[in-house]
Amino acid sequence: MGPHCDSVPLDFELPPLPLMASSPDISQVLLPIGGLVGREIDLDAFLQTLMDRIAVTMQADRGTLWLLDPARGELFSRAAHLPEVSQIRVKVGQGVAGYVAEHGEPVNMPDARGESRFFADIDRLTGYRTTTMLAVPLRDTGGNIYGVLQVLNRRGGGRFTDDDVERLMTIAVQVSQALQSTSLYQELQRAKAQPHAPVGYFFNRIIGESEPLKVIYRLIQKAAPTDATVLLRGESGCGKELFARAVHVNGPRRDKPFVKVDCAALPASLIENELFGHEKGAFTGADHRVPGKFEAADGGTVFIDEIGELPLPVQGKLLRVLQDREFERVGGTQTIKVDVRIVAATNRELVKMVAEGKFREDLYYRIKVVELVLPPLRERGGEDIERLTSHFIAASAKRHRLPVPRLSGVALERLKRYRWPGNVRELENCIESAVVLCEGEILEEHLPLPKGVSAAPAPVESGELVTEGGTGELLPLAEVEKRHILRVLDSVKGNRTAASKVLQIGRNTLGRKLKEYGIADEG
Ligand SMILES: Nc1ncnc2c1ncn2[C@@H]1O[C@H](COP(=O)(O)OP(=O)(O)OP(=O)(O)O)[C@@H](O)[C@H]1O
Repeated sequence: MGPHCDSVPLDFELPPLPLMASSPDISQVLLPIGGLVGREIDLDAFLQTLMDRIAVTMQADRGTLWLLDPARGELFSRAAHLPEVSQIRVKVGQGVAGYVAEHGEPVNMPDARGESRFFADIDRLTGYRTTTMLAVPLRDTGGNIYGVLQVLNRRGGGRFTDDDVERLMTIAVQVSQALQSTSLYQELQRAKAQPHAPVGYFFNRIIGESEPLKVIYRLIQKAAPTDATVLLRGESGCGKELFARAVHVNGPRRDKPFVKVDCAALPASLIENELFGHEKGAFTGADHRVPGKFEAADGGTVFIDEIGELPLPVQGKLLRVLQDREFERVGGTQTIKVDVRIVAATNRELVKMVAEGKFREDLYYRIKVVELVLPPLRERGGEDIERLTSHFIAASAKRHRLPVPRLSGVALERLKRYRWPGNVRELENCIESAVVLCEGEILEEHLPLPKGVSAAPAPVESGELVTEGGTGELLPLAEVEKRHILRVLDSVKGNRTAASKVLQIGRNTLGRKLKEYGIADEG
């Protein structure tokens, strides 16, 4: 699971498990689940908790939930202890889970070594060693099999007993009821109606259920399975990279690399090298041939962040990649062919840049085949802010090994009213700081937000106008911004990460602005 999924948001905090001896009480595990599903916030976190609970109840080392992708006749794993991208797929009929999905009967495998149905490739893929396994089918209310519930390696040695089989069957009935009210099940049903749509979309690291976000999810579901170039637009910190990854992992290239190139973080002179690599001797100090990101991503996706920063000559080279899927390394003559999908992001007005001659028009039209405009956080409504807040509270508490604090009603209201110019990144930083500073409860005073925040645009703090020292001349906004940024950077001794936190803008945005001011990049 991704980094966001290894923690359970506040709302999912389950009552502590009773210590279980030989006969665990299933109701203790599953009763709380029904109530949780209706409030599904982060499905991955929910499934992870569910599977952890089942593993503990069954005295197993781990549990896996397999779901059936009817379009492909495959099972795909959810909530296994695996990184998100390494989702495993097996054909129906393949391995123990595949057998259970095909025949609809439980399998109790006492020893992996003597079991012909055991599919050892999965262990090879995960590096895990399976000894014993118990798997039962998941059926919906119509009796149709839509998945398999599986537990591995009974604790304390020995095989799973007949009682265990009964117990897991009972659990499967309850899990099935619970899952049928989740979006995951609805997705499986939709896939049945449209047999060519792949299922198993991963949006669960992305938190948010508001309407503007649902529009984006739908567009990604349509665009991801194709090879279309996607342009993500949106303010800094609103999740462009997260959505770019969603495009990748929901498409056919999901098992291939996702390679990011951040144009704002690189000096213009290095961007070409970074993307296309160079030949030995291409420039002083180029003593080896170095492949670029396009070669590294072959078969996968290249995510070009802050594409508006791309120098004009490199724009031409990128256009050729988009048109003909080929390029030459810097200093090279050999034409290299690549098979990559391109996803780009920007928080600049590319149309304006085209009008100003700073961005090639032909490239602009090539990259915006599918254009996704991500909503700023303030347009996503209070409920999304609340969901994200719960998630970040739990994640920060875990990261800093602190107890999960409560959030006061007044503090929550304040968070909902604030305008979030730095979007989700700003909220994330704000919550992390509050979690570290509070004692048990996050109160309004712990939130590092400007005072007097209201639904209206942030008020000017003091009545004074910013003027040119000495002359009293009023300064243009850009100049005020520049001076403020440089002052902040100075106060944190040039540390850009710290400065971007204080300024509540993305590090990329800061890098871009500094570049505009003619300040060279670090390192
Ligand atoms: N919907 C979301 N759910 C959970 N986390 C989110 C969401 N959106 C953004 N984040 C988190 O907010 C932070 C900023 O997101 P990200 O880097 O994707 O933004 P960005 O738009 O690419 O920013 P920039 O333009 O400054 O590069 C990351 O830590 C990301 O994980």
